[in-house]
Amino acid sequence: MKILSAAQMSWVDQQTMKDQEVSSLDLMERAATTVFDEIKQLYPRLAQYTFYIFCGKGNNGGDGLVLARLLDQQQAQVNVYLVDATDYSTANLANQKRLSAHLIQKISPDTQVHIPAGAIVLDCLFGYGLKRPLAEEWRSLITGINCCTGPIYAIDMPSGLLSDGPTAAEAPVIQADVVYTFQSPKLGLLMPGNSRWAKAFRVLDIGLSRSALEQVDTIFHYIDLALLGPFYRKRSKFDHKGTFGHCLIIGGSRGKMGAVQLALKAALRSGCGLASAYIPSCGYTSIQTAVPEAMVISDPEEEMITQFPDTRTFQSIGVGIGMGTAQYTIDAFKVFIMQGLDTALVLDADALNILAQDRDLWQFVPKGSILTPHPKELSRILGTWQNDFEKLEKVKAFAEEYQLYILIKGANSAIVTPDGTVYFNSTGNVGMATGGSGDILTGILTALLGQGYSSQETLIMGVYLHGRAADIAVQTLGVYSLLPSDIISHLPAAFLELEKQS
Ligand SMILES: NC(=O)C1=CN([C@@H]2O[C@H](COP(=O)(O)OP(=O)(O)OC[C@H]3O[C@@H](n4cnc5c(N)ncnc54)[C@H](OP(=O)(O)O)[C@@H]3O)[C@@H](O)[C@H]2O)[C@@H](O)CC1
Ligand SMILES: Nc1ncnc2c1ncn2[C@@H]1O[C@H](COP(=O)(O)OP(=O)(O)O)[C@@H](O)[C@H]1O
Ligand SMILES: [K+]
Repeated sequence: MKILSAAQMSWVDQQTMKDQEVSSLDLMERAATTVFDEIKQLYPRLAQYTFYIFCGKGNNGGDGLVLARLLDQQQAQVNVYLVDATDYSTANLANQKRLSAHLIQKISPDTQVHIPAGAIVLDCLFGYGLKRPLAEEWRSLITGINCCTGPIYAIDMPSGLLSDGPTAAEAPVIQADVVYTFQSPKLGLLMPGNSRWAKAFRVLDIGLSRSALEQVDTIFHYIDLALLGPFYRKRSKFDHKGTFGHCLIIGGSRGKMGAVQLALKAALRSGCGLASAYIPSCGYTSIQTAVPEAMVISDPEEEMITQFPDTRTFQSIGVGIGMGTAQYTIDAFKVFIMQGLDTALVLDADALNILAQDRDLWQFVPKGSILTPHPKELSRILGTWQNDFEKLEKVKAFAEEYQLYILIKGANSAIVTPDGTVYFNSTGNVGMATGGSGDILTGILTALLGQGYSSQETLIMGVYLHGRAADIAVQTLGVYSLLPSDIISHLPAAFLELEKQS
């Protein structure tokens, strides 16, 4: 799914009116009705609820006015607060007239509101039409709304949040529990720094012109199952273990052998033909016992890796998890990386930490390699950033300079390719915030790369399935109790979904 900018949304909006011969009023009715349907599902007995609907002067406000009419028709208690203006959009004005006048109260940006307990707030002050940060005068209204005790649903965007650029941390912005955004996720909803304003979002299909959506060119994409379908490879009857690659996980140190175990299991659950580990010898028995399907080669040293194996017979190599940064390990890793390998690697954890300490090493990392840093590891590589948009630019520049694929891990993990394309993940949940989740991803990615998927395909598919397995798992286990190993045991269900739709 494409992620569109405000300008692109507006263009698609105009094209839709032409292609489908509908008016802006028709589109607004359609958009607001999709939100109404969502709300009705959440609150089937609408007549028992009170809604506070805050409307601006543009089309976002217009959506709110339609919603107010639809809710009023279902006997919900509706209070509409409309910002007083002289330049309402045409569709906004038309919908003011369609609503009983007694439901509307005019307010100004600095009105102080008090929302009673139990009321539901619909924020329709500004959508993607917000062009600049909100001025200070809006603070009292926005703060009053944010103080409500009930849920806040924002229409298209939380008001005050810019769709395509950074929003200052101290800006007045609605803190939405859920954002119902139309047709395409907006960049502002995907940035981790904006999470207090957009706690969750749902993309609602409002039937905008397919051909217009296809024509829009963007570097930003949102990964869904449909994106994986075209490159997912079905297996054929005569395939054998040699077809699916031999993947090698290099990592582990005393006390951190579990990382390798998790990665191996995840690799085996992700279709690799053969899986091996290279580890310090203290882990030999535990890995052989815990993962009988895997093979183990051990370093002469007990506690840490002191030399790297000959990797020429492996189709893919994942390096760094649980590896530690003992001087012997650092030295051995440097020798390994400086030999100038010609296969793309999956580099995580301590492999990244070692590289981050010596910028001269990056030139030796094989082009097309995959880096999977969590935020701390990323800052060790790139230094600091002012906001998520700047972070993204820094990652893009780095990915291009060294021709690498970089995964910015977190909620909505972002894959950045060497040509500057960005894919945001749509799966995953907070249950994954437990040490070990990343090790599993390394296993999945190494297995997919070894099966011949390109680095880009590997990342799109691996990151999606990793999160999807966790999403399926929390349906029965919940986010508090989810263990990284539960992600592995739910990988089959995630792969089955993909198999079914391909
Ligand atoms: N795309 C679709 O498919 C569909 C989209 N739809 C809906 O339309 C919404 C977009 O509507 P929109 O373009 O009218 O913009 P909106 O967000 O209401 O705000 C614009 C107003 O805000 C003002 N303004 C801007 N910045 C400001 C600031 N800092 N401080 C103060 N004022 C500021 C600006 O005034 P100006 O600056 O131009 O004077 C203008 O008057 C979209 O989010 C969705 O909800 C659906 O109805 C149908 C299908
Ligand atoms: N709140 C969250 N929502 C979605 N995914 C998450 C969340 N927290 C963590 N994850 C995912 O879990 C993984 C954690 O990786 P990492 O921090 O490297 O873990 P570890 O090194 O402990 O195994 C990443 O893939 C990340 O995207
Ligand atoms: K809004």
